[in-house]
Amino acid sequence: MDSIIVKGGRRLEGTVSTSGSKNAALPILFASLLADGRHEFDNVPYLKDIESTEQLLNSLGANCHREGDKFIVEVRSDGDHVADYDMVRKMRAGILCLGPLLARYGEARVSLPGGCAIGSRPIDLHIETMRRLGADITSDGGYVIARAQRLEGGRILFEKVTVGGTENALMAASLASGTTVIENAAKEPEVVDLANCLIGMGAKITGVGTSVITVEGVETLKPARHRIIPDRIEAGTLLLAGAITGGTVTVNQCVPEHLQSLIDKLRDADFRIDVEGDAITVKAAENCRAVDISTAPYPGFPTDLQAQLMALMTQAKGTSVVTEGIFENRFMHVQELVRLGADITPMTQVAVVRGERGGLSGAQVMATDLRASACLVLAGLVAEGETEVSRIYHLDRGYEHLENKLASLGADIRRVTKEPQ
Ligand SMILES: CC(=O)N[C@H]1[C@@H](OP(=O)(O)OP(=O)(O)OC[C@H]2O[C@@H](n3ccc(=O)[nH]c3=O)[C@H](O)[C@@H]2O)O[C@H](CO)[C@@H](O)[C@@H]1O
Ligand SMILES: C=C(OP(=O)(O)O)C(=O)O
Repeated sequence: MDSIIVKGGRRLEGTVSTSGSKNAALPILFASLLADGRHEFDNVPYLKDIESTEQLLNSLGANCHREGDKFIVEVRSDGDHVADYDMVRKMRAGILCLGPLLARYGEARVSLPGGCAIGSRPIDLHIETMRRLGADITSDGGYVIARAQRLEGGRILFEKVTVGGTENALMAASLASGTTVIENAAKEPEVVDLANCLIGMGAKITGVGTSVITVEGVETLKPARHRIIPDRIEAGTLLLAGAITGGTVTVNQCVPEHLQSLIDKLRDADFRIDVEGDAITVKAAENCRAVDISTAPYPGFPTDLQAQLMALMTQAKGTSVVTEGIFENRFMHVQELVRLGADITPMTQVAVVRGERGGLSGAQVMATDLRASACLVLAGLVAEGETEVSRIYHLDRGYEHLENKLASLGADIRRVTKEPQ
């Protein structure tokens, strides 16, 4: 099992590029199930979650492979419609095949994904969506079974904003008969990227990026040719890595507009942020000021950057209140930050961080989920001495060798593989 060992104390300096977005690539790869033929995607990141998606798509009868920079998905008309437990348990986003399989084959049997470290993560809104589109839904042996001769357009009003729910709705409604109106839809850039990919495949979608999306169903779609947007969460993590070390770091090949809430917070914390084209530069603050954050659906502050911003706040002057507004259990990193010497009081969905520059010292810590892993690596960059972050497989789900990108900016960081005992 791999760990990351980081020695704190080096200022990061330089320029680093952003990879393709995990959370855009996952639904887009599943959308390929909506049309037979050869789909071509660019900027698909090299991640564990992408490998898991590849395995799931292959198990459904598709053929995924890379040809140079391109990610190819070949879809056959006689594909399977059963998404196995062993495939879905590795990656919660596996539920995103429900809409495409049902719309395409009239039947989907998808394993229930179960909870995960950051919360229970129910899929009731995905299921309700398919019902609203006319599907008959049952469950059996840990699987959700959905059937419909042909889905029919309808009105879907989400009681809470759901990224995956909106994505499943978009994919299913694209091949339904008639018009679907999705209200209280998610506005995340990854939802917009999926919709743009579907539009390129021939779907009729309007209102993308607003909270009301309208989909006119079509009979068939054609294979996709699409470039995945840059990963705003990876870009934000790299900016926060620069910020926490008091260095000057430019993150390029990103979309600055997607990171406005983070840029605003960093400016409030007294960092200088310059934006030029597709690049954002963070420059050392004399003193990092404590800021409060509250995570919310886009364009609010992303929950996927909460843990990394908390690492920065351990170095700030003053007290910061961090409120997690999306998931009920996304403070697993707090106890590990405390092991490094941070002064944090966690309460239900609120954590109070009393920052102090240089207050951390290296220790062995354990990653519990993807962004918690990134948070601990960032904390290790400023902790005195050596920090070992174990269970780094969580990190590999969503970052393309983060340690290499940080090392290219001057971090003293390496990956070690330990034999299981
Ligand atoms: C692969 C992917 O894109 N993952 C992202 C996606 O996850 P995901 O799509 O799973 O997150 P959602 O937006 O659906 O979840 C938002 C909230 O709705 C709840 N909910 C969701 C579905 C449902 O059927 N019932 C229900 O109650 C969730 O438990 C959560 O409290 O958006 C999250 C919120 O921005 C991000 O943190 C994840 O990185
Ligand atoms: C929570 C995340 O992903 P997933 O929804 O795939 O678990 C994430 O990317 O931070």
